[in-house]
Amino acid sequence: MSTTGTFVFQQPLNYRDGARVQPLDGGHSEDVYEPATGRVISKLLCSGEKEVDLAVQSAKAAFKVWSQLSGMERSRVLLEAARIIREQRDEIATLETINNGKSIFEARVDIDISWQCLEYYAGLAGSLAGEHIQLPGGSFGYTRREPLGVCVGIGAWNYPFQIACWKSAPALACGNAMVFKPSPFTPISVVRLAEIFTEAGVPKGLFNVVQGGVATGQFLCHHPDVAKISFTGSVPTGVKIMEMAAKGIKPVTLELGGKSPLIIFSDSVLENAVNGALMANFLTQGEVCCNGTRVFVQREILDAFTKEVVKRTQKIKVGDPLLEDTRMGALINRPHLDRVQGFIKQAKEQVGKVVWASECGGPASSSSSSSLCALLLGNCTDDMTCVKEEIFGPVMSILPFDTEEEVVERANNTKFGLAGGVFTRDIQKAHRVVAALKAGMCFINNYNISPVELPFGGYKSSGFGRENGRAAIEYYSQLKTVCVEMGDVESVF
Ligand SMILES: NC(=O)C1=CN([C@@H]2O[C@H](COP(=O)(O)OP(=O)(O)OC[C@H]3O[C@@H](n4cnc5c(N)ncnc54)[C@H](O)[C@@H]3O)[C@@H](O)[C@H]2O)C=CC1
Ligand SMILES: C[N+](C)(C)CCCC(=O)O
Repeated sequence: MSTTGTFVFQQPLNYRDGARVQPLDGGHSEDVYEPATGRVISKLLCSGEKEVDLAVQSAKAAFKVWSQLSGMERSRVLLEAARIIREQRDEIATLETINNGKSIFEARVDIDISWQCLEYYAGLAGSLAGEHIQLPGGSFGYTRREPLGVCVGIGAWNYPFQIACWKSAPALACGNAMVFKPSPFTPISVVRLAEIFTEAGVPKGLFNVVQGGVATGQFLCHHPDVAKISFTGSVPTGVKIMEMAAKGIKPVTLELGGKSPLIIFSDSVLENAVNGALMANFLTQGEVCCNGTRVFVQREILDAFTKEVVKRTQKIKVGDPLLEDTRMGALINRPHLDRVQGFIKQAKEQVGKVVWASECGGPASSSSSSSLCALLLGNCTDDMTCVKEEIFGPVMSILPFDTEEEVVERANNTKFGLAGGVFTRDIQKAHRVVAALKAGMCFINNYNISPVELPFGGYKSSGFGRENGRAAIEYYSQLKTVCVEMGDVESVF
């Protein structure tokens, strides 16, 4: 059995032209941590402008080859990559757990979703097509669905490998190349994905990885040979990405934060609703953008729901994320833990009553584990900070409500619009309520499952563009219209 505290990664973390490389310039180094122990497991060398340019040029060369292949040819390579990921599932999940802090149980699920995403887009690649349109006199037009070129992917730290797959799978299926920059907190697993793509047979340079933080991201976004930027991260960074993209007229996909509502009506199957609320709040220690952190519970079942959710939360096993029975590991790092604890402190002052909180975990010392137990806040009101701001930690706010009309209005009263959920046995009410929710990803009688066949993305400040499903194809391709004249040219001059 593996435990934390034993791994170090010494290989270079950039990937270019089919190999791991040290960056040519930049060179500013940052420590990479194992969240569960606070140990330094690697050194990250941030890429400078020259390295970013080399990565983009190498991707551009690979794009020339890859974009000429048929969809079926690309499909075969992507299927092989999916197969290798499936084969190496446990090893990749272990890397993810060590570098992110989430439980190994969950990391394996993330890796499964990752290879499923590649399989799904491999399946679509062969059927990407334009249309034929008849015009007068035997003339006609047709459309070609063409790739964009070199796409940039910039990722957050909560689902490092999965985010890279959600971006690269549709990008590559459409015939693009990609340069990916993971979060500097979680640089490890994405390099493995780059190696797998090479092993599967993509042209060298088709998927390159540059490591670094803000400056490296900016070099990527400003690069004139980059055709598109797909970003997952916070709202303030999303704004900056859009500004940079605007300068180069580059399309963007923005997957940003959220503060999603989960509405539990009194006619729900209570056990399902409780399970749904746990799924909506405590995956990856609560560091999930689409979490349903505002749990609205109809007053008739408030006590029964609260009692049950407390009981279940108390049983969550928090600890060493590499142990098989652990279900909640460590938050990403000490500053983030401090931030989450700041929200909790403020919430305790504002709410007056914490329904249940354990003081277990917590940082043993400043350099060690960032574990925190799940926390439930009852008696919450809409004006509290913990109800308005994204905490990105294991904190569920419970808000009583009385009527459908009232709850829909309160649920929508937020700048975010990533997700939402409804639990009820009344099918008309379920569909009526999700239709009224201003959110891109809605769940009825479940929460936070991730079928890759379904488009995922936000409304309002949670961003735009979609990942997964057929919809993502629109965001990684462009339409060329060809108008064909079969007769003589009549000029108006
Ligand atoms: N909607 C979605 O799918 C998801 C959204 N998120 C959101 O992400 C946030 C947490 O992730 P963080 O990594 O802390 O977000 P962040 O916005 O700080 O960083 C995200 C990425 O952007 C890069 N970056 C930062 N500043 C940049 C700049 N000026 N130019 C170019 N790149 C830059 C970072 O190095 C990192 O790779 C939360 O708000 C969460 O809600 C996280 C996961 C999924
Ligand atoms: C996989 N899922 C649905 C739990 C979260 C995906 C969005 C994210 O990256 O936070």
